[in-house]
This record gives sequence, structure tokens and C-alpha cells, in this order.
Amino acid sequence: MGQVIEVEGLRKSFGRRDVLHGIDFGVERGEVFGVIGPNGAGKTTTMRCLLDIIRPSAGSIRILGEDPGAAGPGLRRRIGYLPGELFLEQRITGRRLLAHYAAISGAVRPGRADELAERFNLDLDRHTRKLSKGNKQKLGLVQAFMHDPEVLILDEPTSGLDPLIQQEFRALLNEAQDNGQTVFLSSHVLSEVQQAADRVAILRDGNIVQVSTVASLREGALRQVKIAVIGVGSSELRLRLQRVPGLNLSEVHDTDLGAAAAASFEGAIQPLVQALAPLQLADLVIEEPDLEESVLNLYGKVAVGSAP
Ligand SMILES: Nc1ncnc2c1ncn2[C@@H]1O[C@H](COP(=O)(O)OP(=O)(O)OP(=O)(O)O)[C@@H](O)[C@H]1O
Repeated sequence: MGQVIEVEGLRKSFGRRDVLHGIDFGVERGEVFGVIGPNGAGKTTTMRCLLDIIRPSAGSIRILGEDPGAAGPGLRRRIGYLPGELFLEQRITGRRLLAHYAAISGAVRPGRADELAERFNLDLDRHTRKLSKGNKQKLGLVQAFMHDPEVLILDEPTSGLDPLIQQEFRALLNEAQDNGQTVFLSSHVLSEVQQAADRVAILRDGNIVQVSTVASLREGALRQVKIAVIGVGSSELRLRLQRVPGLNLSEVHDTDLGAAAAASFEGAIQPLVQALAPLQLADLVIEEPDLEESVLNLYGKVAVGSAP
């Protein structure tokens, strides 16, 4: 089977409020697929529809070839789910809570939960109520991964995790991928998904504005360029650079030795290299593309992390 998650024309309205406007995407077996979008874009709503926690208003969903609305608990056991907000106010230990989840999710390999907890540096014998935000998140992740499900649906999985634990989480994702497990995860910032995901969908106001590989997002992203040349004045440098497609000059000035320029740049690098080739360079800096910036442009300048 190719696609493990297939979504077509998915719409969801709450009362008169349309939250998802007919989204389409597919996730291949063994793929890590990230969905990013600002607060309120509809990421959690999409995930809840995939899990049949809420019913779509229209459209079709197939997970492992089945309709989650009709498949029942058999399908649910093949999925690991990390909700965006875990309700953990019970007076029980993490270990007992996991045993409760295991009764729902189905067989967990002996020692698997302890192994995951150890990797996350999580004490399973503490009362869940007393856990910090990050430790609650770790418990949620152990719960999602422990039965080695074929599909993992993870709502903001790295939220509240320190960098070392985030690294451990990414290692776990790589292992899941090697095992042929399929991962659908969400975030509101690209930096969290760009290392982990093969492809990224950008969701804005209930519409997918783009689905692309992280590599192609990088190609289309804005880079900052700084150029210093020897023996040529600012007007000649400006003239040459103005002919380079995708280059937007922010500054050109004369220097003691010649001229210097700063610009932002997107697109193919070759025309820029050709424009500079006849000149004697004193310095050339082409910064790593700012993917976060280009995603913000796609968000439509909505500030990341702002309230909905
Ligand atoms: N049960 C509900 N009833 C009414 N409106 C809802 C309900 N659930 C979600 N919404 C609305 O749907 C929109 C999308 O919410 P959703 O939680 O899916 O966004 P999100 O992309 O996950 O955002 P965040 O990054 O803040 O978690 C929001 O405006 C939210 O207020």
C-alpha cells in the first residue's frame, strides 16, 4: 500500500464557523509528514478528524485504507496519538496511567514503556498530577509510541521539551521511520519540523497553502547576500547586481578599496555568480536561507506564536 493517510476535500465547521475549508493531502508509508501553521490554523482539528474524535462536515479520510468514522477500535489500536493537551489530573502514577492506556491501545512489548521513559529521563513512579509540563509531554509521547503503532499522529510533539529531549525524540522518529511506521506531526514553527519531516504542509486559516519537501522550501527561500569588490565603484556594482533575477538590493556604497553591497536573494544562484565572475571580490557572504521567514510569508505575515 502506498498512502497510509489519504485526506480529500476535508471540511469541518463548528456551528457557522468554517475551520477547515476542504483540505487534501496524502502521507506515504514510512514518511514523516509535518503540518505547520499559526495558532488556530486548524492543525488540531485535522488531527481530531483523522482519529474520529470529531466528525468531518464533508470530505473523505482513509487511514491504513479504512475510514476512521466506520472502522472502530481495531483501527485506533494501529494508531499512536499524542493530543495537543493531555489531561493528567488523576492521582495515579505514570506507570498506572500507561497500563490503562495499554488496555485500550493493545499489546505493548514487555519493558517497552520503561525503555522509552528511560530515554526521555522520565520517572514513571511519580504522580501524573505533579509532573511538570515537559514531563507530562514525555508521558504523552511514551503513551503514543509504546505499542509500536503503524501510524503516529503527534500534535505539537516537541512542545515543552528541552533540546536534549527533542534530540531523543528525533532519534525515535528516525527509528520509527526505519521500522516503516508513518508519522503525521504538527508544529507552529518550521525549525521544529524541518529536521524531522520529509515533507511539510503549510496550513493557514483552514487551507493548505503549500505542500513541499524541506529541500524545495529551502530553494524557494530568501537568503541574505553581502558582497565587497575591489577596484569598482558603487554605481558599477549596482548596475551589475540589478540585472540578477531574484536579487533585491538593500544597500550599495563605496569603500576604500571599491564598493560593497547587501541584498536579499531568492532563486537560482548561477546568475549571481556569473554577474560577480568578472569582478575582483574582497568578500562574499551568502547566508543560509531563512526558511522561517519564507514560511512567515506564506502564513500571510501572521505572527508565529500569537493568539488566534
Ligand atoms: N470544538 C470547537 N468548537 C468551536 N470552535 C473550535 C472548536 N475546536 C476548534 N475550534 C476553532 O477552530 C479553529 C482551529 O483550531 P485548531 O485547534 O484546530 O487550531 P490549531 O492550528 O491546532 O492551533 P494551535 O496552534 O493554537 O493549537 C480555532 O479558531 C478554534 O477556535
